[in-house]
Amino acid sequence: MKIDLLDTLREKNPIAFNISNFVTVQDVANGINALGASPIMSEEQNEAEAMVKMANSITINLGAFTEQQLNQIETVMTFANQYHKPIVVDPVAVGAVQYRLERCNELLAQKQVAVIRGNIGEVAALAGVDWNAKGIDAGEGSSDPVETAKKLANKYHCVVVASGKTDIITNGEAVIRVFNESDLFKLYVGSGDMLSSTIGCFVGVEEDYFEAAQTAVVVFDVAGEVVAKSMSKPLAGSFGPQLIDELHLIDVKTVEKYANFE
Ligand SMILES: Nc1ncnc2c1ncn2[C@@H]1O[C@H](COP(=O)(O)OP(=O)(O)OP(=O)(O)O)[C@@H](O)[C@H]1O
Ligand SMILES: Cc1ncsc1CCO
Ligand SMILES: [Mg+2]
Repeated sequence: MKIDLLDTLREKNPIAFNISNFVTVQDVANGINALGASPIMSEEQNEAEAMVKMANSITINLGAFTEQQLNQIETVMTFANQYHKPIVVDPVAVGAVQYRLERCNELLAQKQVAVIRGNIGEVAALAGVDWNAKGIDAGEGSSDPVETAKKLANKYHCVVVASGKTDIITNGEAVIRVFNESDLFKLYVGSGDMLSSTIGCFVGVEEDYFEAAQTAVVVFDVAGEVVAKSMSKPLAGSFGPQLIDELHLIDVKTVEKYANFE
């Protein structure tokens, strides 16, 4: 695993164009800014081409889109493919809302993305695998998460990150599992969105998206684990800001020391 990519990210300070959702946009901007990227958000169709040309990567969060925003998302993805800029998609709640699943599958069928990052309920829905998702949460199911993630990666020829207690990263063949974790992630609603946008930062500096996604997951998970272990009162409300602080502080040595993957 290329943990050194964390230094590369900070040297390059990539412009990370994010189409976020209104719930977590500020955590995403502050989280990746603290990490060492330069976030920019936009919901305006008329500046889509300029945004894509300027950006090193695009992260598209489908957390709360309107019909108008969907048109902008489609335009942005078209330009991103045209200008060869990597796209990360976060398919929020596609396992729970049929409308979202259909729109997301349409986008993924028409455009090439670098990485899809969702919880296992979202990944299963896109892969067409049986699972009971619950709103924005993963929910429950008995299908094999690794086979499910691989199926989705092969369906859309991209890297898939299926997050959960164990995070699974696959390019459809090889699989890496990351075991770093904390229960506090589940209590802080911006965690998943921040993880997707962190992956967005790393694909902006590393052309091997499988490597980039691995580093992003390990850095993010170790940051959360380090914070949770250091808290005298491990509570949800203060976890978020401290996670942003740790994304600022974390270095390659710390990640190497605590990273737990195979
Ligand atoms: N059960 C769990 N125990 C520990 N860590 C978890 C657990 N589930 C998820 N995580 C961690 O939380 C982070 C976000 O992943 P998660 O699967 O919760 O995304 P999500 O469902 O999209 O979250 P969000 O509701 O914030 O959008 C990941 O870094 C993952 O490792
Ligand atoms: C709670 C919530 N609702 C739509 S998006 C979002 C944030 C998690 O993605
Ligand atoms: Mg989510």
